[in-house]
Amino acid sequence: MPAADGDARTVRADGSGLVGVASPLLITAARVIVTCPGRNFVTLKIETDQGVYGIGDATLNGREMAVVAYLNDHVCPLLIGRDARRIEDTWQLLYRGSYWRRGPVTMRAIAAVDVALWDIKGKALGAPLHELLGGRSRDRVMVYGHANGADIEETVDAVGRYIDLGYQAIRAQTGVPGLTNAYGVGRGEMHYEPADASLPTETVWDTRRYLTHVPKLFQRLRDTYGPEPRLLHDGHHRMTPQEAARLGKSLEPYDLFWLEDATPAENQEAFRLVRQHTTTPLAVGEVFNTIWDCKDLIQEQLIDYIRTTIVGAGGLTHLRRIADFAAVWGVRTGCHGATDLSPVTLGAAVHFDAWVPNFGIQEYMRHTEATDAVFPHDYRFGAGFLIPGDRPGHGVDIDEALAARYPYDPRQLPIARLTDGTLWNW
Ligand SMILES: O=C(O)[C@@H](O)[C@@H](O)[C@H](O)[C@H](O)CO
Ligand SMILES: [Mg+2]
Repeated sequence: MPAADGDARTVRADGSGLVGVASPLLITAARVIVTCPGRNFVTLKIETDQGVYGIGDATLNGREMAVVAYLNDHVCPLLIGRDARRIEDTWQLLYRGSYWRRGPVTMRAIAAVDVALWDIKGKALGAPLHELLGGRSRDRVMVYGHANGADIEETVDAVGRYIDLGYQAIRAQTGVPGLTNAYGVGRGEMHYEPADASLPTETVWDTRRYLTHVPKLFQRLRDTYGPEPRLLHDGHHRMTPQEAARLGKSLEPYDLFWLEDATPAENQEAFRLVRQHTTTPLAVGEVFNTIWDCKDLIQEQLIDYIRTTIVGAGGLTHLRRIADFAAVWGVRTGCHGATDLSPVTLGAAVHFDAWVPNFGIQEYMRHTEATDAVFPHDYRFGAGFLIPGDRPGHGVDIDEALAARYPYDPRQLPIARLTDGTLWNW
């Protein structure tokens, strides 16, 4: 009697054919792969008894090996023998079951498992992730790139190059006179990798100079390119609430798409002061890892965009919850997408972005060719947008043989000190 179509026994190499999986899909292996094609990435690969596998990103820039140990010693042993179809139960097991909840290491480990299981489910059902989430709300996903320069002129030129590439939204960061390496001013055109040394590079910061300089940049950008381009800026946690309010107010004439991380958001209430003084849209969240980090910011409408990510906030399972909560309060998504989030996260994010009804924008810092070779993927860039593929799952894979050629290379993020030596927010 031939197996009925869709029966688990009719599994094909890519996992398709398991439509309406009737039988368990048992996890047989969960392996952590560390690779460094120019920068470090941590990937989890989960394999099942029917040949379907999935991969998830667990990269935590500058603290990668903490997540590797958490996965290898405390998570992977729990997964063997579990039914890969039970994504929610696995998420709850890893979140509630650890007792010690939240935090960037824990939530990145959970995210890697979660995304790998969603990838398996998509492959098993022969469906791309955006179909599993509820189908496309848009055919393409608007992205923004990073334009930067050592001074205003260089930054203005860099923004022009992104416009020529078809970007409709561009983040602009510029050097500050008197400061050597201001945040966001990378070395090179398309790739900005801040984790640049095995021990933290020390930088010097002076908010007062910065506050008087940044408005001049956006004045020049509007004078040069007019009102159309969507311009963004990242304050990178460096201002006090009062300083953030001052900058937001001074940037109002230049109609920014958003001012990001204007002030550290551990104290969510700090944004009440900023919000009182400026209508410049505010974005926060790349360092958050659960809904609890942003619940007040969202329900008090203290922000306009939530930047939490699939890798940083416990995977698709939890990010969906944050996005749905944000939608209740008119807050839109603006997922973080720097180069230290691997193509696995970007691939899953493009599916999420294609579905999420309260979509805002997706950050897109291009990965290097070496990284893209290690992580073949089917998302595509075109004229300022990313387009998700339709391969089952999230559409990203890992070339393990190539990955093995790039061993881990310890790197840390810089630190910042104020001119009087005070350790500050980088
Ligand atoms: O918005 C951004 O892209 C930045 O805040 C990041 O590049 C951040 O500096 C890095 O992800 C830190 O690893
Ligand atoms: Mg940022």
